[in-house]
Amino acid sequence: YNAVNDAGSGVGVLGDTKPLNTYFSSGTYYLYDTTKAMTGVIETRTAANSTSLPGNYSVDPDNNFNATSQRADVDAHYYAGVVYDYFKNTHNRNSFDNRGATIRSTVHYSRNYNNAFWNGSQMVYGDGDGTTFRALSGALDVVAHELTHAVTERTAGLEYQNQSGALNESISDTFGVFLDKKNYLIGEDVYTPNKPGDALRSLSDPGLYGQPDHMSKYVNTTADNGGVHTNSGIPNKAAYLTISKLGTSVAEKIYYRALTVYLSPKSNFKDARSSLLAAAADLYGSGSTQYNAVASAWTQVGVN
Ligand SMILES: O=C(NO)[C@]12CC[C@H](CC1)C2
Ligand SMILES: [Ca+2]
Ligand SMILES: [Zn+2]
Repeated sequence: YNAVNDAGSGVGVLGDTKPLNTYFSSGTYYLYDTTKAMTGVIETRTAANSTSLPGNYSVDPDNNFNATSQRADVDAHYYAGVVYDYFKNTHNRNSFDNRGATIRSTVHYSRNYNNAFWNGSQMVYGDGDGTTFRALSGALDVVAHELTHAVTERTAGLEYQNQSGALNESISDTFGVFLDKKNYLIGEDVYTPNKPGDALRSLSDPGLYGQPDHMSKYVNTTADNGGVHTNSGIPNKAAYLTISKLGTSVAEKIYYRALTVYLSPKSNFKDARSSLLAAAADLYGSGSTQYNAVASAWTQVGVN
């Protein structure tokens, strides 16, 4: 007797309890959520500290995923659902492919692994080493960041190098802020667990964490695919200026339309400015308050 079970519960990375959509089969509960799309599901698996993907389903005998070893699994599953709901409810997008693709996440990847990534097919999260990071699925902005890489890959296809790559990174950080509205920081919930108040990146003040916030400070380098995690500070600052002026509900419509209608694989920062202006013009009119706010933001970061 197979049953969809939304009476599951779990304890996340930060020790918080949350409801889980699970699947019951032959006496076992699975992190397998069929309550979302009519087609795909949201499934969470564990690599059990190996590097073999996708790993086995995360399971529990009583539908209460409250073991310490299950915390990363709980948050990967729960936050994937939150991000699915966001793209469906806010942008009418059904999963990253807009056709209800299954969202698959694997946690406990490798050992002391201080990273998370979308590998072209699925989400992968490390546990962190407990000093630089704790389990990376414990942050909604990180999960949103990674799943937005999947959306970008299926839409604009921004090449992951130089300016288009920094834009790719910035789009992921920007949607991270659209989901995790409590601040303009990225990674703060899982970064340096023993050091309160810091973050991986700041959109409001990229310089706080060594990123440029103006075109005049663009870093020419071959490292990190042309500094994609460094130069993203420039479009990130423009995003902060736009969101703080227009609010999330207006800004996210402009960004989503730019991403899905105007941006393309080789788009650079100037193309981002024109794509966002075109989207703002479509939605609110050329010369509108919204349009002018976007123009002002990009002028302030030196992209005209
Ligand atoms: O920026 C990133 N990936 O492109 C990060 C690095 C640490 C968090 C998980 C993945 C954000
Ligand atoms: Ca955040
Ligand atoms: Zn990224």
